[in-house]
Amino acid sequence: MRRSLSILLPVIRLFSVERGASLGLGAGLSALATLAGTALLGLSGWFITASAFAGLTVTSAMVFDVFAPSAGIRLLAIGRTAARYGERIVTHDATLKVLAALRERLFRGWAQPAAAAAMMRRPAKLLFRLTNDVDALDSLYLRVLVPAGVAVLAAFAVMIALCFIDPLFGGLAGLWLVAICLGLSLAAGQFALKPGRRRVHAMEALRARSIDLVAGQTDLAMVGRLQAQRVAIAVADQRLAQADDALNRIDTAVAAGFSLASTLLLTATLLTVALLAKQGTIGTPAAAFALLVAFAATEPFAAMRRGALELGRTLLAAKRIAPRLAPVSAAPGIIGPDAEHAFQMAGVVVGHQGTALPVLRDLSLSLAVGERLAIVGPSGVGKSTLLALLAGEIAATNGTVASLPAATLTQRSELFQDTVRDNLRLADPHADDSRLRRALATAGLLEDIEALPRGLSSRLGEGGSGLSGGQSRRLALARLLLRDTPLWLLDEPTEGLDAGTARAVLVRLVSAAAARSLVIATHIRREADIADRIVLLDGGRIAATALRGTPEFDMLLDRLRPD
Ligand SMILES: Nc1ncnc2c1ncn2[C@@H]1O[C@H](COP(=O)(O)OP(=O)(O)OP(=O)(O)O)[C@@H](O)[C@H]1O
Repeated sequence: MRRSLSILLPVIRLFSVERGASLGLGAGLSALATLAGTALLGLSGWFITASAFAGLTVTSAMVFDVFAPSAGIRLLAIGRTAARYGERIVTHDATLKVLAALRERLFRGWAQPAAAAAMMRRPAKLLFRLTNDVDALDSLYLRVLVPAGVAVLAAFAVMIALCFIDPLFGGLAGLWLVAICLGLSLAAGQFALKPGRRRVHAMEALRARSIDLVAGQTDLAMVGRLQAQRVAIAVADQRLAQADDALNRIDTAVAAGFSLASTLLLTATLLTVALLAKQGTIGTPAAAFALLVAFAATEPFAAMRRGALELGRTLLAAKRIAPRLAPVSAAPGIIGPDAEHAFQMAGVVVGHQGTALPVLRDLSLSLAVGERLAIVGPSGVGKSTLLALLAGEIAATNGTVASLPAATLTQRSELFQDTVRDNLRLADPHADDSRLRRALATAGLLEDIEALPRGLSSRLGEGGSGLSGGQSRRLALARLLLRDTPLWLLDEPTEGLDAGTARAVLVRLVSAAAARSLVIATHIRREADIADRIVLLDGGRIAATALRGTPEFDMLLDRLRPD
């Protein structure tokens, strides 16, 4: 119990910081609606019985005040409806806003160097955090905290109401409600923890495996794993069904428990009020009032049932999300360089997870504003790693990095299942079609796109399928051209293009870059040839540097792959 609370505490804290007032108001309205409902039932019972008795003789009918109780009934009915309506609006609005704030915090956490890259290695996990886990947290407030608070308050109110009939009976009824009904809910939560967690794991496995089957059909068929994948899906599905079965059993048992608790309370109330009425301590209308109040008393506790059953899912979600709730420090991994430089790095050591040795070791390098730098070196030496470091995608384990904001063209042309226009607009959501066309023309792709029947509105398939490798590359390059950052990082920008197209693209790229600083990681001579300086990496360090116009520059160019 204490462990569960400590897991939930950071989430509850976030709820109260983000929307504490609205959530408190929502809980208050919910309590008002429940109390008004119970009071309405009690007062109606009293009124119907009292007016029936009053009608037995003309004298009593004449003196019986029908107006005050019927006005009370109307007030309670309208109050209950208004409170319920207000509660729905306030609580749902506040919950959705809290969840939105939570998603924003998660995004900020993942935007930290290395964190995003680590999550992208397991995209299904990322998806579940953002969807299932965040959604699961709405039950914490709507189905656990509010119903529990309201139920305890309602038990207290019922106790006071019944105390007017008989103090001892009222006290016992209040105790019974809290002990049995709260106890039942807590027991349900405890029993449902394990199956609830198992259900989440089974659901995630089922989704991830189904997506793998659909998205990786060809690969699975090629390696003869289609049948195995189908079996894996069936296993996950079976686990899900088992967890559902366990949860349904608990649900049925708790529903039966509530029903029994309610019936016992009602029976005890009936016997007590019958005895009191016989003794003449209370009248029949008061007896009807007590009976109906007792009848409504367990209802607020029944609302906790769903929250209790979902507790396992909620706790798991809170546990997985809580570490990301700490406010992200405003200082990013990369700070600004001095006014003359586009980037400055000193004594940098960078490694990747799972690699024994660092890729870059004690590397010091800087780039003047407006300078074009080519990074060359054998495959796997760390050229892309250097670009990722400058882009802030990974963090250095040692040393300092200071860089201007940069846009990167990575080796993978990251395109999405969307129109050409929207793929481009990722770089600048406000760019109009003429700006997009200019970028496409610079990247040498405008003619190809205009030849498509729907032009910029043509839809690409998953991962940008529908374009050739060279076209995808140029579309990714056009997108980079739309990024108005002072530093462009290009990883083999014309790889996969024929020599003629590549040269033309490079000429236009240099002119579009204007005064921007460029870093080009490359194996190809034509790409390094647009640089002012070439740096050769080897063994994680700089092995040679050459300025344009020197024989060393030409020697380094000669070592590269010709067009
Ligand atoms: N995400 C990663 N996780 C683990 N290791 C990685 C990762 N990315 C790169 N590496 C490793 O780091 C080293 C440097 O890789 P990097 O991609 O930076 O080299 P590169 O010089 O750009 O190579 P290429 O010329 O083939 O593109 C390689 O040994 C590579 O296997």
